[in-house]
Amino acid sequence: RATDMQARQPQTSLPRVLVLATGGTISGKADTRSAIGYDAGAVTGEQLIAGVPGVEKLARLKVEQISNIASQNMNSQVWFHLAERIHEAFARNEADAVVITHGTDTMEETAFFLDIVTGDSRPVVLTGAMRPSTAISADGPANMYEAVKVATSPQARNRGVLVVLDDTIHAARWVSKTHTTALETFRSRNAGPVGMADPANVRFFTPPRAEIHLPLSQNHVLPRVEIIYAHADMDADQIDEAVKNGARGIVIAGMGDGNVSEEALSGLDRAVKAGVVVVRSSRVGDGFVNRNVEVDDDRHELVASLDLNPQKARILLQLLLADGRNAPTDIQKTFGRDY
Ligand SMILES: NC(=O)CC[C@H](N)C(=O)O
Repeated sequence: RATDMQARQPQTSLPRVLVLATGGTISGKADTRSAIGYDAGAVTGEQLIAGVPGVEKLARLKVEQISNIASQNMNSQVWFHLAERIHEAFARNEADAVVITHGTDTMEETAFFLDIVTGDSRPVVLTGAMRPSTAISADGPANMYEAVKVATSPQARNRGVLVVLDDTIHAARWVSKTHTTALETFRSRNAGPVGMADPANVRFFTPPRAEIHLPLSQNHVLPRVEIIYAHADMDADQIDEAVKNGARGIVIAGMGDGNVSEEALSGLDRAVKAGVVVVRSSRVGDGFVNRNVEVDDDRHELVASLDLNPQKARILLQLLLADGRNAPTDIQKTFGRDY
């Protein structure tokens, strides 16, 4: 009789996963514009789950639609909404893990934002797709299945926010979209992935890490931080303009090891004098931006982004400024992960 009961209620011991759907190609439908045209965010989270066979055997899923947008429209309002919902769900013990479906364009930014502000050992996993749900060989269902598989793995705890696509598990800090259309677009630059997943197994290559996080600003406003892309023949106009427009921070997507022209560097000096925090990152993609190599960061009072690409450096700087921290030496330490 006990066996009978268990057979009829097999799922009650399964972990509880809260799915927060935000949109993106994983929720996309083909349109008639062209062979590869589609509208991101046309399918709801509920419909998306219904198209993933077997996922109900991994977890008890509860789906909430946070937004339904292509992630080029992702914004800080949705970030705060996601962060607060995650805090609440864990604080009330509503879920053992969270899976977020998201467009791939800015997935690394949302993952990194949540990584900085979420201080919980329970897994938070982002996933998405490169092909819409109606395409031949859509990758969304497999990615969703593996994301839930990773989220419910006991080994996924204490790893910060993870990104799972194409059988690969990435940490939010390192992951970046590196190809416009390929399925294997996500790479963990410098570090490599933290693990691999397939429908049967989850394997991590790295040990869990200590939790570090910054508070979420109460008023839900992030200060203005501009990214300025450096190039040959660069003057300081965009930098001066950013300061005029009220930027509190500037991230330079510098050439090579985070370099800018002499003229641009003079513009950065003016920005720093005006109280703007300037971070040197790189447009290159791989490698670290080191302090005091070709640019004397100490003299110019600049921050080197180390491994953070411009879009992630921007988010960390915004959260620090929102927390009232604006001394370059202090900010430099946080970029080295010493929050
Ligand atoms: N593959 C994708 O998810 C890209 C679709 C869309 N640009 C987005 O980021 O939401």
